Amino acid sequence: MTEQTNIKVVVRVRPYNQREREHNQRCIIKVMDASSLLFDPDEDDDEFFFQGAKQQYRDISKRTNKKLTMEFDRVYDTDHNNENMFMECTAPLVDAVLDGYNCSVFVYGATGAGKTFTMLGSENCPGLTFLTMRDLFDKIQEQQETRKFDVGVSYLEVYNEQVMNLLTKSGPLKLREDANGVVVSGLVLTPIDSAEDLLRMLTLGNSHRTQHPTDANSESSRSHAIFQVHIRITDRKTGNKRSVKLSMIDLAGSERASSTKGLGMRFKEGASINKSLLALGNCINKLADGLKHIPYRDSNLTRILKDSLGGNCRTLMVANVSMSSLTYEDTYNTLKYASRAKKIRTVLRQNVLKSNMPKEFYVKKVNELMAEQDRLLLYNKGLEAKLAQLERSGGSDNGYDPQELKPWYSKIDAVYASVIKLQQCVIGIRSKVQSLSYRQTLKKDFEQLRKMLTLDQRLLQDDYMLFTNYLSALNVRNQKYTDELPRWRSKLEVACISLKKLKLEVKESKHQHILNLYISNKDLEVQLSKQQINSNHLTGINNEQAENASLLRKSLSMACEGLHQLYSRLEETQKLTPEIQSVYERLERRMRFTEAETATLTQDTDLDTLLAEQHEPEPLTLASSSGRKRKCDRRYTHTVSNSEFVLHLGVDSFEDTDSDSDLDPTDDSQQQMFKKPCNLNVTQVVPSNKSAQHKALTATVTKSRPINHRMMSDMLSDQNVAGSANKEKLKQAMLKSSKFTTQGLQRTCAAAIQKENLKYTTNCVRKSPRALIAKTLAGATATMRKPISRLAGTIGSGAKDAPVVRINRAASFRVKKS
Ligand SMILES: Nc1ncnc2c1ncn2[C@@H]1O[C@H](COP(=O)(O)OP(=O)(O)OP(=O)(O)O)[C@@H](O)[C@H]1O
Repeated sequence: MTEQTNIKVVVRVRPYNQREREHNQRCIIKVMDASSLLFDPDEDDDEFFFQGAKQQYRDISKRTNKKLTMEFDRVYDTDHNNENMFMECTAPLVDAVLDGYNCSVFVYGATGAGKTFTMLGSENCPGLTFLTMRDLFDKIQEQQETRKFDVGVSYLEVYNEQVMNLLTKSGPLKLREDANGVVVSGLVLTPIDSAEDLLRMLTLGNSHRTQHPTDANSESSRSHAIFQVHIRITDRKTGNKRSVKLSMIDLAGSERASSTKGLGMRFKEGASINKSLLALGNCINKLADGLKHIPYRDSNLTRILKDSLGGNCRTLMVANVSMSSLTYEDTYNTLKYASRAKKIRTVLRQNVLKSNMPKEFYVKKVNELMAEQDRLLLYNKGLEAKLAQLERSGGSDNGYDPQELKPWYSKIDAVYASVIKLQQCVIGIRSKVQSLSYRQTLKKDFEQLRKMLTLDQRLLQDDYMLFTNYLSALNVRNQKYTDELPRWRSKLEVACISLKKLKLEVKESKHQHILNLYISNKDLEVQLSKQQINSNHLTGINNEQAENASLLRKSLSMACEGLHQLYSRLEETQKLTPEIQSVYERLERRMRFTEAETATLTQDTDLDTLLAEQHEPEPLTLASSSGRKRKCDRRYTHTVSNSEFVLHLGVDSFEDTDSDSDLDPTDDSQQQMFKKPCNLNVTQVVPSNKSAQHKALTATVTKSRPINHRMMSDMLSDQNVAGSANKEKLKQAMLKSSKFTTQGLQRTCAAAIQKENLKYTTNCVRKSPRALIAKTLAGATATMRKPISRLAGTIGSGAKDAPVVRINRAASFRVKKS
């Protein structure tokens, strides 16, 4: 059972095309399981050689791979076809449409990523539109007796913000708003009676679509195509009418303008495409956040789709990507767009995993599964209680006769027992296959290392025999399970069909209310058992990994010890060659503590922030120095705690480590997080004239919160303040400032200084804090010693003989190079 959300996001990875195969490129997407992928994984084929032998580890001078694990509702690897996607993604939408929900399917991605292939397909492999429509017509036929359906279609194109009718090749059409929402002026629906009619319409419309060749695709679609089926459903019995809409939207390519090498018209085209995609993304994000105001009016695309997004509309977004590194940026952007669209996560999935995943992935999965299992158990208990209550009041209140229900219960129990058992077999077998393959991979990896190490050729051969025997035994077992799998799968399918039939019978029965509850309970049992197997599977893999890691750790530490002794001996006897020295140094470098490891700390910080956000909506009260209570909002509290963090660590905890250039400039939250000052990594002597100082001041001290944290941290650094007592005093003074604005800081510093020099009055501090600081510092007061005068330089002293030096920020900031 999945949590119901109206937006479902799936990713489809397409295989390499001719161009990609010809280039020296690598695979940047590894599909890990049915719902997650690893973007930019480590390269398997990244070779370097040691003493003529190929090593398994890659060159350390290379850029670190992102290795981002991303989760979606579903991830389709290259071996899935349109039919699979239809079954899982759009067939349920057809049912929803006939139940009265508007539904929309979007395909999103860079040019050539496979959007049109997914949506329209080819003659031999029809796309989602055709398959979905055929299913829709089949279901309409089935329901003709009870309901009447009037079906009409429209096929629109939004090109450069102009709306054209693809069926009549006319336009541009105007959009206007009336009581029913946004209406396309002059649009007449074309009635259709069959899926074949519809296919004809699609072909006609496609022939009118705006296409231009780009570098990435010779038949690139440069417009958004919106195919909509409008259905009016009339209940033959009651005469009730209802109108619904199914929209299939093939969006234009989302690539960066530079990648299409567009100039003139093409550039305008690209800009317009990006504008509307951005508007669509914003609408989807806001809907996912449950916000009230949705900016539909930002583009014609979102205006037309107003009633096909949000509300009671079910939305499916298919993000198409290529697995080739040639499309690295576009793929990354598409995945980010898709994951932002999917802020509300569904949790429950059937996972049988592929091997070679990072350990954290398994740990995370196990935790997720366990949490989900707890939730299901709780829900199950609730249902059981409800059922018991219904049964108790059965005879009297609800007219249920427990005797009549008993045979139903036995029947349901029997069918479910068989489903659960078969499910255990199928998932269990798949788990076994995966685990065995994984073990093989680990063993092979280890054997490689052993081969490199062993000197005695005979021993090596003997061991190799043992190893190959072991591998072939694993292979035999693996094959046995693989062969078994189809048989159990078909048994499970049969059991599922019986279950479906049983559910239909229950629907017809007079006890359907109570029986449906019972069935929900049983469904949960199925899910729970599935969770249990998945959880066991993941724990098994995790243990295997831990065992292997321990073996590797022990071996590596012995190897390091031996190597070190050898190196020292060679050095002493002056037999150390430059080659050996270089290899030793490379190994040392590889084993150094890396920035990637530091990044995991940053992730923890993110998590902590998230946890804090979950907890404290209410304003907190802090005691001010005068004993008065002061209300402050969460931001304030955050500021204080984080500044302390900065104080203790003396590092730039607010800096992003990696991908700032990839950040979406439209994402406010990101901007807040990562806004940083420019030109701060240089030490300069600033000219002492006032305007130049002012510039220095604006460059150094901006109003952004993180910068002020840093500023405060800098102010309190050992360079500036000697002695912990002084540091503490100044820190306390600064913390009293509710906002660390430039002026606020000047004032609080001035006040701190004044405290030590009583000849300055409060008024004097308030009126001219800068001059006061300058004067005080020029006088080199007893308590705040020389280093603090640097502070005056930073803040912009006007005093003649005050040294004017900006703090060297390079020491404490890591500024991203663009
Ligand atoms: N899953 C897939 N399997 C096999 N071939 C595919 C797949 N997806 C796409 N292709 C092929 O890749 C090429 C480009 O695909 P397609 O035209 O669908 O891209 P697109 O995203 O619609 O591009 P544009 O936005 O430029 O129209 C086509 O030749 C198509 O046949």
